[in-house]
Amino acid sequence: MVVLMDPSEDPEDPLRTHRSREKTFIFDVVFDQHASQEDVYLATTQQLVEGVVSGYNATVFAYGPSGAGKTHTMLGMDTEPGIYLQTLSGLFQAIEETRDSTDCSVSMSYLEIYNEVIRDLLSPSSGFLDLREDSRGSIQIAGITEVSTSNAQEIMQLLTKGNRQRTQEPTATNKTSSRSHAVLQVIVRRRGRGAHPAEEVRVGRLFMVDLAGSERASQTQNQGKRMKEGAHINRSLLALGNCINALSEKGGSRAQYVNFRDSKLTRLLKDALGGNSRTVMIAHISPASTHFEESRTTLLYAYRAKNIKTRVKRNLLSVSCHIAQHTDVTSDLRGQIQRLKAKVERRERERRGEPGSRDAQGRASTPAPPAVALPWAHGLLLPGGGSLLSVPPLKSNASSAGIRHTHCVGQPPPLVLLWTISAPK
Ligand SMILES: Nc1ncnc2c1ncn2[C@@H]1O[C@H](COP(=O)(O)OP(=O)(O)OP(=O)(O)O)[C@@H](O)[C@H]1O
Repeated sequence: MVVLMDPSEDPEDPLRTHRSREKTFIFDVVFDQHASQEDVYLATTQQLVEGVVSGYNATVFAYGPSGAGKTHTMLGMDTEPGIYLQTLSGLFQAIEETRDSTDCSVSMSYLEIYNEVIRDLLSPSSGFLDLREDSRGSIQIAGITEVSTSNAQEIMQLLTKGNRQRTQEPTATNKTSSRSHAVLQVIVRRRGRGAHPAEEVRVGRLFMVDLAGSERASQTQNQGKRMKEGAHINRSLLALGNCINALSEKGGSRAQYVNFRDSKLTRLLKDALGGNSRTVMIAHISPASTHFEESRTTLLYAYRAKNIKTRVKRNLLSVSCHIAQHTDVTSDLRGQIQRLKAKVERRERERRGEPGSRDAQGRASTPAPPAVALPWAHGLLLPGGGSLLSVPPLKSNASSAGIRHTHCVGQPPPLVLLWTISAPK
């Protein structure tokens, strides 16, 4: 339980006793100033790990005003690592426990949304990236770098590298303020061992999001570029808040349309907020009285987010459909080989001068020649395989002419062959 007391309230004032702005909020867990990073991990994200390895989507995001401790919770410090490292360690440990029966591969990507554009933090030179919806309605980031990894330390090294590219600037409220939303995506693909064609791959996606902090321009004293960044940050967080409001009313009497398309952040978090994902929201507030308004709005959004229901389902990618495609291709190729073999055989027979030879289906491929051939055109097959063909001048409808049959007249075969071509009518 969190009790938010209004610092401007005077308990002695009898006129305001019934107009108190004091508010009580109840959450699944609340951490005070004594909670360690491990306490936060164990009570929040640890429960998501098992699901991701089993093919479910999960999201954990840090929300709250600037300077309230979001980056501290997610990234932490070397001595006190945050959610990222602890979750990744838990994930690789869970994968290790399934090693005997399954094969797992893990890949990651890291991006930031800065001023409403998406940048790949692992490959900043690749420009701005686009969000696309795939055939199953889940959001994909087109062209993002996906790096395969085999342990948590490797991901952390990539994260540190990516964080150097992340937009961070000092503001009046936080000297290392994150000016962008950072999204770490980890994908776990797990496949059972064995060559059964109906085998399935389980694909679990884990998003870990460190949001930029909501801010009041007056408090941050931002101007120029910082102010523009602040406006973009607030706009996307407002869109997030609107989605949370609309989703929390869903199914209720005040149900509203949920506009995910209002910002890149809400489009990216669409599944996390109202779709196929198990989601944990870690809201941050400052105990400072000067932060009363921010704390109030943060607690309100977090409280409403509790009402949101997501519908999780395991992501199964059927390998059998790929195998079916391969089987089709293989049988096509087999048929083609058969036809080519028959053709080669036929040619061989023809070369040896075996008239009336039959193809693989038993059809007569070279009908027996007439007793007396009346050649209209003739050619000479050379020993090297080439041929010389002499054709009398053709009439205009010569295209209807075609090779009818071939027969050997010379001695010794197969050096000389006479080609008989029907004359154009
Ligand atoms: N629980 C905590 N224990 C110790 N230090 C903390 C804690 N929470 C935050 N801090 C410190 O407070 C400062 C601000 O925190 P942090 O940068 O995490 O805030 P933030 O919410 O990410 O801010 P912004 O939105 O501006 O990026 C940092 O120096 C951080 O180390």
